[in-house]
Amino acid sequence: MNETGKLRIAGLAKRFGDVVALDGVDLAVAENEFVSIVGASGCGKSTLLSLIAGLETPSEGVVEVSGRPVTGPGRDRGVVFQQATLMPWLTVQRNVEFALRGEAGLSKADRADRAREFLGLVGLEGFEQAFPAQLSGGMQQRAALARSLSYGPEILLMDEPFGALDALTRRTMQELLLEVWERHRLTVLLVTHDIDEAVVTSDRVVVMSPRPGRVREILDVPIARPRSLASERTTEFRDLADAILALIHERPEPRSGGSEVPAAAAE
Ligand SMILES: Nc1ncnc2c1ncn2[C@@H]1O[C@H](COP(=O)(O)OP(=O)(O)OP(=O)(O)O)[C@@H](O)[C@H]1O
Repeated sequence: MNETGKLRIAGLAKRFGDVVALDGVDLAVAENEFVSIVGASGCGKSTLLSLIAGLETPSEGVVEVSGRPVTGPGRDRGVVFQQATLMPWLTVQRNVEFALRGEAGLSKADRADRAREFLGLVGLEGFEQAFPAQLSGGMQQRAALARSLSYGPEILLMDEPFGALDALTRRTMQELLLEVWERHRLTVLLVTHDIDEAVVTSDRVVVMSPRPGRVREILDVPIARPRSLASERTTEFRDLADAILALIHERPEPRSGGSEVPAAAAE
């Protein structure tokens, strides 16, 4: 695996009828890199993640994971959405075990052990036998994260994973994500509206321009790791977050023959 080889996106476009959601997106993500995607509402962030997850098909271009073209969903990619999408009729433990059913060479007992291990990692020990409805939103997201990590995906795709949580729980989950990443070092792509969340977690932040969605700029986050939410109080952090915010709200340069809508027109 070369340095830029975990995920490669080239010339990616996605149209929904007349709506050009993405146009000419190029992006390379290295193994164990944490990359966030930010941009105005409707700029195509979720569409980009869905294309990588294989839930949507590109109109043009390619998505490759470890050199293999993405043709549909697969266990090499774990996905965490804003809503936890746990099966309500199964306990938390069974939800994780269910996701492990396709793992070759894992006995029932192995699946149970693996589920307990990952539920422990996200701080859910003691809640294995709870049903999703008995858990808070934050705990449900912990379970969803455990489920996605349990089968060892090569890339973790997260679409506003903490967007539905209250501010305090959101902060706790950001700390958890930082800790998990420090311990497991996997490749993560995080879509978020929260600039501070993007900066504190990421090695690079991709700023997208509004419709049609394109990569406007990619910024390095030169803040030392391991990080904690306390990193957000530094001047270096605040300056970078301010620069990203300015980029999101700045009107993009029109391309010749382009049809950009001003950022303010995005809802
Ligand atoms: N299935 C679909 N059918 C038609 N249009 C779609 C579909 N999915 C997305 N779009 C359109 O594509 C554009 C990009 O949508 P997308 O949800 O990817 O943006 P986003 O940046 O994730 O937005 P938000 O930040 O509000 O979640 C929008 O104009 C949206 O209306």
